[in-house]
Amino acid sequence: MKYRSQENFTHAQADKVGVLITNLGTPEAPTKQALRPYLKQFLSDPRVVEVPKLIWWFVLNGIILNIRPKRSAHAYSTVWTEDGSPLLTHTKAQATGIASRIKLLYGDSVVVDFAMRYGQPSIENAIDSMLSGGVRKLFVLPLYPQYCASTSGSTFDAVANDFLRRRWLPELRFLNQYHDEQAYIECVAAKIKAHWDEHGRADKLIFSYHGIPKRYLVNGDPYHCQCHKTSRLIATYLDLGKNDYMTTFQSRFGREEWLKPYTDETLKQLPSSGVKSIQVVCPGFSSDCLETIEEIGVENRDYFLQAGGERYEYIEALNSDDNHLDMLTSIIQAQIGDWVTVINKGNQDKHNSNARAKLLGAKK
Ligand SMILES: C=CC1=C(C)c2cc3[nH]c(cc4nc(cc5[nH]c(cc1n2)c(C)c5CCC(=O)O)C(CCC(=O)O)=C4C)c(C)c3C=C
Ligand SMILES: [Fe+2]
Ligand SMILES: [Fe+2]
Repeated sequence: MKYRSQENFTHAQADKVGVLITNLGTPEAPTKQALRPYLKQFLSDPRVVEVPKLIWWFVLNGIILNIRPKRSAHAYSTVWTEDGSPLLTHTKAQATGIASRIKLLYGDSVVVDFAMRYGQPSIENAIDSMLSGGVRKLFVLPLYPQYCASTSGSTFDAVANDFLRRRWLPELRFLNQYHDEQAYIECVAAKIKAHWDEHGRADKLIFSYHGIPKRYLVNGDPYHCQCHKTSRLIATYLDLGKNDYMTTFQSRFGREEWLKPYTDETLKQLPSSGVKSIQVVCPGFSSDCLETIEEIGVENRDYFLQAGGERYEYIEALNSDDNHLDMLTSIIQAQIGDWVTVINKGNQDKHNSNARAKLLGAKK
């Protein structure tokens, strides 16, 4: 049979709404053996590497997969915890926190789950179990605040590919970005403000985002503009002047030009222009992961201090902060509100006013 049918279907099954939270994915273990299949799946995605298929097949299989797994495994081993990869642990905790908020609002009529674009738990398995549980309306929320074809676009591909093989499709909503959503801006600003309250300010605040090849911007990807807009809105919210902050791009891969200015080069150069203390925040990462903990927390710190910098602080990602989960729950409410009946209006009012009060409290 070409199309998969719905298993265990009974007419008595109640229709449900599904909320699928996704992130990039991470290897199963910090080892060369585990990195190889992860990197192979990730770097074979044409949304991530836009190079003619045949050429890329030889480069990937002949060179990259023979060198990179060992190097990446070493980097991952420095951030790995007892619970596994930080990205997986944070995403799991976010899904659990959001699920309990959603349950208070809507009871059992909404199912919340999470999945990864590459590796496990897969998007396909999550959709499978949601549909078997009676989900007929599905909202997919990739935890990428800024749209990029390589991330949000690719997540849509994974959902669409899964649907290609199914007979009974659910109704679908997909959020492709929330880079200028007021509640998101306020959350990141509150995180920075809390850091200032504890540690004081620095000469400059650096907003560092994951880079992409410059070619993708030239070909029309809105990612670069959305990163700059996020920085500008947070800076405005915090009353920062033009010289108080900078937007940079990290995590280059390969030899071609990526979005500039590069985070590492900027940090190596800043001390010579008189900037001796900096704070780095990464608003594009909803969870701390290899790229923030190791690359920003360790590698770039060394560059800055070795170049004559005196004080370097990394401001953590929003992870499972209450503010963050409240904000994501509000985004979900806005998307599924007309799909599902609020079972407890009191809880909804409480959720909205609590979330707002926490953020406003953080501003002053
Ligand atoms: C070929 C290149 C890559 C593009 C384009 C790219 C875009 C991109 N990535 C993220 C978010 C994350 N990337 C992470 C790791 C990571 N990224 C690449 C390559 C590209 N990313 C590689 C090869 C890796 C693996 C690590 C390594 O070997 O260096 C992660 C962390 C995952 C983890 O397990 O902790 C995240 C998150 C965004 C947002 C983005 C485009 C906007
Ligand atoms: Fe990446
Ligand atoms: Fe990196």
